[in-house]
Amino acid sequence: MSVTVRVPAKVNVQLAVGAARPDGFHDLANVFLAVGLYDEVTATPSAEGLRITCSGPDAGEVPLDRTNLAARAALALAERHDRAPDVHLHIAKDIPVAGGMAGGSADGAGALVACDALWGTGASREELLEICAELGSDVPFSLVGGAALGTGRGEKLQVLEVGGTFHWVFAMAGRGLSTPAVFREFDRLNEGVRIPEPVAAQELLDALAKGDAEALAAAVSNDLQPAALSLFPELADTLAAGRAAGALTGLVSGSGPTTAFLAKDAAAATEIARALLASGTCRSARAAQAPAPGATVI
Ligand SMILES: C[C@](O)(CO)[C@H](O)COP(=O)(O)OP(=O)(O)OC[C@H]1O[C@@H](n2ccc(N)nc2=O)[C@H](O)[C@@H]1O
Ligand SMILES: Nc1ncnc2c1ncn2[C@@H]1O[C@H](COP(=O)(O)OP(=O)(O)OP(=O)(O)O)[C@@H](O)[C@H]1O
Repeated sequence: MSVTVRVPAKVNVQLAVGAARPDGFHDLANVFLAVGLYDEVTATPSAEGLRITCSGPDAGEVPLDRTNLAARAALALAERHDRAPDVHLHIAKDIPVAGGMAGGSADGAGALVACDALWGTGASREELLEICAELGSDVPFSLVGGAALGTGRGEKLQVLEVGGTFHWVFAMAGRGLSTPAVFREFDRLNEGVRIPEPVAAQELLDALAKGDAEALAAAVSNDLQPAALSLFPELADTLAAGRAAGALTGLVSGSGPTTAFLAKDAAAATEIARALLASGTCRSARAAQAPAPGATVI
């Protein structure tokens, strides 16, 4: 008996970042959109305690010890329900590692849902969301999917309406970026600057609700983009190549270094992906549609 859960990647269509808080985190107005690139987490009973394996092109970069977010999710659920974490979790990884698309967070949410189903824990949605928030700021959204506004450090979610399908292209970079390092660079670049309270832009929420790609393109923003570009200047070339290929807009996805391009339709997305790859400014380029559903047992 085994349970497989499919979990989407995310792009942040708005990432407004406030000043650093005393606990080191930053308050956000984080508009998440789940996109159709997925990891799959399979949970199978194990006689040898908790075991993690991973497959896929980036598998070598994924830790297989108890620091893996999937392992931490299984341990957290087992502890709360007073049972042994005797489970083999296999991660079939398609989301880029350290790419700013919440790959590790997806695996945490996926493992939680898979273990809950395998063990018959019967945890409520509230309890699952509470464990997700303990695991990381992006993990609750990986569970929920669709589109949502995240406030606090991004973990307090309000579901958003999406009125159509958006066509995206993602350009994967040759190396990763560390999320804490990008937030530290944000702090360094903003030293001495008064940072306003982060708020979601109404035009952006309206564009999502209408399913209007051009209006969404005009409204996207990412306050971490200057910090990501400062640490990884070559990303400017990737952004220029995607825009030259006809993207409505291009931006860094979350803390980067994946770059995201919005296309007017599926045919334009295919052409942008082809042109990005041919430009030599990225490792790979993939088209994906949004919104995608959250963690789902398949
Ligand atoms: C950049 C985003 O991906 C946008 O969705 C998220 O804000 C990051 O979410 P995440 O990877 O789940 O991050 P966490 O594991 O919670 O935190 C990693 C580190 O990122 C920084 N961090 C994260 C979230 C936040 N609101 N403020 C922060 O300053 C902190 O240094 C923290 O130690
Ligand atoms: N299941 C996992 N998959 C990938 N990385 C993991 C996982 N668990 C822990 N990690 C560690 O977390 C680091 C960041 O990986 P991840 O792929 O989650 O980054 P990210 O997509 O940039 O995250 P986010 O967009 O949420 O900031 C990796 O370098 C790795 O050391």
